[in-house]
Amino acid sequence: MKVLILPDQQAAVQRAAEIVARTVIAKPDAVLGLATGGTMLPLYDDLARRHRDDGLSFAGVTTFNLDEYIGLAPDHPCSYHHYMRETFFDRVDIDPARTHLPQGDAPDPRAASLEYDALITAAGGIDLQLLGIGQNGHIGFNEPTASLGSRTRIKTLTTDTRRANQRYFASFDETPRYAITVGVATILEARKCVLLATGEAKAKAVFGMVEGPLSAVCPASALQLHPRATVVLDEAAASALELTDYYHHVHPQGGESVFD
Ligand SMILES: O=P(O)(O)OC[C@H]1O[C@](O)(CO)[C@@H](O)[C@@H]1O
Repeated sequence: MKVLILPDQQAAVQRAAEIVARTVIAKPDAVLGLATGGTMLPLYDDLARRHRDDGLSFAGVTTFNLDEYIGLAPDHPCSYHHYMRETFFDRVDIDPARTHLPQGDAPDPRAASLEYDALITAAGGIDLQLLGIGQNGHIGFNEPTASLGSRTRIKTLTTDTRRANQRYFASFDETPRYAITVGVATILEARKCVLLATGEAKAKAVFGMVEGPLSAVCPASALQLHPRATVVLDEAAASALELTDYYHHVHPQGGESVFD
């Protein structure tokens, strides 16, 4: 696991966006695994800006999002379908037919989950998987105790996650209880993973992911098994890490430490 510590949120977001941009430039028909959540908002802003100002094209790219709330139709304003259109898809030249998210309002969400997993495989697998991390260590909606061998399926959201996401809904009661999420094993099959975490609220989860034991209690720790996982942090998200000498520090004055 390569851990990059950037001086602040903006620098961390920029570095993660650079990794996505480089992947798309090197492979214009790349398959990207995409994430949602507050952390990703400035990253999609950055990518949309690179499209507008630098001509970064997503025309040949295929995308698969990690998750969607069960019960929300794609046009629901709190759905991740809506989030992705607003924050990214409608701002770049991506072909909507090549964008995929789990169908939250599928009549049979179990069957829809299996089909979604198979669709990722049929597309040739994910070249670059973008990830955020929940305060409880979840990736996608793989909540603590999620099997590290799991495939795309229905997960019950923890009260903590529902509280954290309540801000997007009218009330806690209206915050969905279930989601379809890509599984941990499906995530680990991506050829490369980039996890972005910013802010002090993520520090404990980041510690569990990077320095904690490999455990389903912190699903993000599964990235320890991935041969090409990069974790991009700002100083605040990195603040609980103890083995600081082992990481790749990017200093505000310029220059980087040699460890990575
Ligand atoms: O960036 P946030 O809003 O803290 O969310 C953290 C993670 O939780 C999720 O919302 C659940 O999938 C992810 O999309 C996100 O990466």
